[in-house]
Amino acid sequence: MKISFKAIAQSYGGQKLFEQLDLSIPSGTFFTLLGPSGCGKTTLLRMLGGFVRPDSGAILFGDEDVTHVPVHKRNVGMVFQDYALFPDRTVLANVCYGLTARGVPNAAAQERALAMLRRVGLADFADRAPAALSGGQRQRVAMARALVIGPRLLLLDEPLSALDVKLRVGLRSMIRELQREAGITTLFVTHDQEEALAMSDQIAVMDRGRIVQIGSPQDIYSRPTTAFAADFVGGANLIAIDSELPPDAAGRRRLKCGDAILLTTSEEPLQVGSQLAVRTEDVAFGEAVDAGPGALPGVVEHVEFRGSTTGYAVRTAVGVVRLDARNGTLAHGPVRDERVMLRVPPSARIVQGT
Ligand SMILES: Nc1ncnc2c1ncn2[C@@H]1O[C@H](COP(=O)(O)OP(=O)(O)OP(=O)(O)O)[C@@H](O)[C@H]1O
Repeated sequence: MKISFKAIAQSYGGQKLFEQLDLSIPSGTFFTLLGPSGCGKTTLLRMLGGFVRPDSGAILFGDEDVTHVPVHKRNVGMVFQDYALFPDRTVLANVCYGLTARGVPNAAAQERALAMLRRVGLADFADRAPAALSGGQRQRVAMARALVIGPRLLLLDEPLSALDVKLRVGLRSMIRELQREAGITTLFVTHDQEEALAMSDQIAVMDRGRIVQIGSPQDIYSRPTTAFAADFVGGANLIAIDSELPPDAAGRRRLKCGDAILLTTSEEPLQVGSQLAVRTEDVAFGEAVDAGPGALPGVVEHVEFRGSTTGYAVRTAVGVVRLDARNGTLAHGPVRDERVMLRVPPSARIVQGT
């Protein structure tokens, strides 16, 4: 089922959070709202759940306007960061709850709940209290409880944030599998870019109540359109652009950035405040004789060994440029205070200010 936000406006204490916000979530997709704390993602999720009513605008489930439909009539499954399980009921009773509340007879409810618990690998824990489960197990119960009712829409509000890193990685593939099996439209809210990239069909990057870019994880990562998206998702060097020069013989655009001339294949127009965004893993060390378009001389300011990669911060005429080099690809990496020549590849993107 397709979900639409239409011209949503919302203010808190005279402060506008959303102004004419439009957003469509295609049917069956795993759709993520990604943004820093306070950008409004939880508020949008809560509007779909029916916990927050927008000041104006409409929310549509398919063609049905649900803006004024109460929570319990929306048939939405929800999973929260803090699990929100009933502590005084067994795991099985927790999963049965939504079914019996909808009038499914006890025996049938128990059968469906057990099948769902089996699916999440917790059938043997059916008679336990939630307190006797680990955080990851509780979150699997919460998923089972949300899905067993066959909801029209699944809402996931930072469901992995309270778990440690290893558990999170395991659970995110399980959540994705369950979502695919059910074919259910899902809205996932997170501030964790790695989680968003790993799990989503589509990501909407949010900044202060606005959606700044929507696309597949690959799109958002490889072709950010704003400095905010480039930096928030994956981290990027942002280099100020002074002016554009005529293209080189290969048709690549040449940009004057301080004393350097950098190349880009990006087709974005140059505007006031445009910057060149280049991923830290795309910058490389070149030879001193490489001076010319794409080259950026500098001095190594900081070296950080990180296991599979080493991070460098290099002071250049256009500011500090960070780069991540895979260990093993450099015979011996540069050291602090060494003069180096950086290569900025033409895959660098022109991005607009915020
Ligand atoms: N009921 C409310 N009353 C007053 N202000 C609110 C209310 N709900 C949200 N806000 C404000 O709206 C803004 C967006 O909040 P929201 O919880 O949607 O952000 P978020 O992106 O989900 O952040 P977080 O990741 O911290 O939850 C914040 O500045 C918040 O203080």
